[in-house]
Amino acid sequence: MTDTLPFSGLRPAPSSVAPPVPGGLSVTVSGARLTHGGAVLFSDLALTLEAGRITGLLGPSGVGKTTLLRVLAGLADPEPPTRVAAGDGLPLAGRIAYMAQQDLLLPWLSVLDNVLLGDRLRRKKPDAERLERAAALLRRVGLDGRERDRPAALSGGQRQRVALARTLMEDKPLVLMDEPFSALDALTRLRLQETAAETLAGRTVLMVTHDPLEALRIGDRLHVMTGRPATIGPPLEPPGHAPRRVDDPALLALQAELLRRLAG
Ligand SMILES: Nc1ncnc2c1ncn2[C@@H]1O[C@H](COP(=O)(O)OP(=O)(O)OP(=O)(O)O)[C@@H](O)[C@H]1O
Repeated sequence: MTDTLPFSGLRPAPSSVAPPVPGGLSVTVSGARLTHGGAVLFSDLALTLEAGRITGLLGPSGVGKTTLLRVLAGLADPEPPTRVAAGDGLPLAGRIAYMAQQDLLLPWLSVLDNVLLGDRLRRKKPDAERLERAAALLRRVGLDGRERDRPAALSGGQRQRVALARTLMEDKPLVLMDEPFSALDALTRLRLQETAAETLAGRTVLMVTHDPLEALRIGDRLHVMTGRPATIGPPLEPPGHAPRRVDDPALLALQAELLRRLAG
């Protein structure tokens, strides 16, 4: 397909991108413990997601990043004394949008209906405003004109973009994303990072990624998870606001630091 997405990664960050809004939802995981077949994946693990900020989580393959994301989403079975708590003291159920590593698109639904899947699951017929929002999100991820296609007619990267649009459509205060841009070519990846940073501004986000530069472009606080049982290191906070320039020298220096931390 021809991509018409704007890309400003080599120009100053657009002024329309507001700094993260305080007052969102903070979330804390503490005392997290999980074992698989007797092997302790992590024990007494703690992570705080600051309100209205994008937290990036990096770490070697198999260290337990997805498992921790699933603990936050309420999809895993951690052991005591694991605690996941929202800053406002209310349950997290119903307030989470989760974008898994697999796109999980329903093959019998059109692209547009996949983006609107949350409404369908809530047995809510989307009104004109929801339909327009879904169409607008598909435009933003570069898939206008593909609304009526079935997922089977899309490439892996296009399917991942539909999954991203569906996640953004959910409009939840806590957004959990597991390698959301992994299937994309380099330029589309940079464009979609900008779309995500702009659309997610003010939300509390945990994004798992293997790409240090991606984490630095759109993350506000970056943690590295290493070891078995896994531990999570102190946050690294890149300066400025997302989406940051790819050629920012400060980012390149921090990239080296992240790689050092990943190497243990
Ligand atoms: N349901 C399961 N049963 C047994 N072991 C599991 C299960 N799910 C995950 N694991 C194991 O737990 C470990 C952590 O898996 P996880 O998917 O959380 O890692 P990850 O850091 O997200 O890896 P990647 O970067 O490759 O996605 C791996 O060794 C994996 O094999």
